[in-house]
Amino acid sequence: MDVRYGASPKDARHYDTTQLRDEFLIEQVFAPDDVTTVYSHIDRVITLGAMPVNETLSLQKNVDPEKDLGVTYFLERRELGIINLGGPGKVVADGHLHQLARLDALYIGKETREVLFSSDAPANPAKFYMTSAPAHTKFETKLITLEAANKVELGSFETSNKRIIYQLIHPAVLETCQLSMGCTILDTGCVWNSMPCHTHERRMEVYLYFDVPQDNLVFHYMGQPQELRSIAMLNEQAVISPSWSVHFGCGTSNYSFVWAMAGENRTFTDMDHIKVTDLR
Ligand SMILES: O=C[C@H](O)[C@@H](O)CC(=O)C(=O)O
Ligand SMILES: [Zn+2]
Repeated sequence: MDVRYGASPKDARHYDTTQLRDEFLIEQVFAPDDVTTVYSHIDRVITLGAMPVNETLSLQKNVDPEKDLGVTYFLERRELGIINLGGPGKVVADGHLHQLARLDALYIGKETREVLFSSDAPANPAKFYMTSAPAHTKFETKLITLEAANKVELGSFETSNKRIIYQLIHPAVLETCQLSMGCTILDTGCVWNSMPCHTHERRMEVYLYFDVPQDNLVFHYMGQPQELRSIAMLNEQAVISPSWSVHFGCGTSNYSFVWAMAGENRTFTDMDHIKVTDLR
């Protein structure tokens, strides 16, 4: 398992490009018939990607629960959020079948022993992007379709940041312990995400950029507001944002991203907003 440790902002400001990428970037989330797993010590959030093509894959494919998590199965003391970024697919949680179209989400509660993934058609494989956080209690497993998401429209064409935020795993939609998850879709010609930007010392966040057209990229900005660094990101790459870091980006085209948060609270609007002209 790929393990990332917490980083102090006092150290991170000295990182060169390679070290910045090694600490925070997840270069490959989806691999055919495999499950990628990255364990971050920041709020102990695990980021996973499952891409079943011809096989049925298990959440635990590359995890040894006893050695890696000190438990007997993955979700013994954890909850899981899933968003499907690929073709139609199935998630079977303790024998219950959930059908996920593209951009549908599934929340799986603590104490679910077995989670299996498969695609409806190998030619158009599902891509299950997932985040898991430690959980203290068991909440109901629930499918949230894109239509059922809480929708928030933000930004404008004038500032190149017109976008819709689909809050899928969010307090307005269902109960979870720590997890929030959703996706944000930028309008055609709009390139700035999460702008004006913010931090939230109370929560960490992971962004995964998707629908970045070929030969394009997103410059993801991180760091303390007066110590900005950028990471050049390709389609379907993810980046870990510590609580002290801003997280926003500018693409060479419009694109979408999944955001996932865990930490002290689930209050989406609990943000420390930063004046754009104060950034350095
Ligand atoms: O804390 C909230 C997260 O950073 C994102 O949900 C922000 C976002 O999707 C956006 O403004 O476009
Ligand atoms: Zn945020």
